[in-house]
Amino acid sequence: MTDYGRSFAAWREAAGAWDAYVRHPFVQGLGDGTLPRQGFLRYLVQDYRFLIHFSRAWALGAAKAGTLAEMRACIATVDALVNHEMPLHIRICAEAGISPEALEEAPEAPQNLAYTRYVLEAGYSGDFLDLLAALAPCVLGYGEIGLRLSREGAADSPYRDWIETYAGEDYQRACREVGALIDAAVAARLGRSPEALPRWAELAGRFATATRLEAAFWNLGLEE
Ligand SMILES: Cc1ncc(CO)c(N)n1
Repeated sequence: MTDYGRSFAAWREAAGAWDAYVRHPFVQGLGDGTLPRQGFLRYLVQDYRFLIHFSRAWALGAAKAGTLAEMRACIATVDALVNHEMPLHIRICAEAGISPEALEEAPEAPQNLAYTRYVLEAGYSGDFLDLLAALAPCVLGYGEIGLRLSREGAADSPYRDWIETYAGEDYQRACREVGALIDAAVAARLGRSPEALPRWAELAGRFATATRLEAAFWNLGLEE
């Protein structure tokens, strides 16, 4: 199993929709290669817009951070998203004839609006932990999916490029760092035994809601 820290392990276990997210039919289709290309591209165009808001949310994390170490971790994630993950989207879309301009102009789908604004709102109205709990399923779920599909997916899936981006060492290291950031941020604010606190249940609730929104996001790539 992937080890992205203790908070993630507990929140993941408590999130009812975790399997619906990481074993969604869209994900299975990426792994076995049966996902129609059009659906994948529809997802990718929306995901480009998603990543813009997601990067804003991590930048908000830098503003909400309590220490220089927390600030650095947030900024490293913004860098990974903006400079490493988004170029993949731009390249795959360009290869499929979708220009950077078309990516910029694509209207945002309701699932995308719901998810990204939920995460940003968690950061605006909550504190650093609220924001991290809402961000965690996105980062770490893709890490888990990437690793599983890399091992179990079809060797000739046309989505190998996508899979290996998330299974790759750069992304996996980022996941371990985010997991460690969350555990350290929780310990600094809630102490060594946070599980019994009402605050812990709130954070687990944020994680579970973001997980449901992730599962709904995949549907963008399946609807006609
Ligand atoms: C919807 C979504 N969640 C997570 C990631 C991983 O960064 C992504 N690219 N898109």
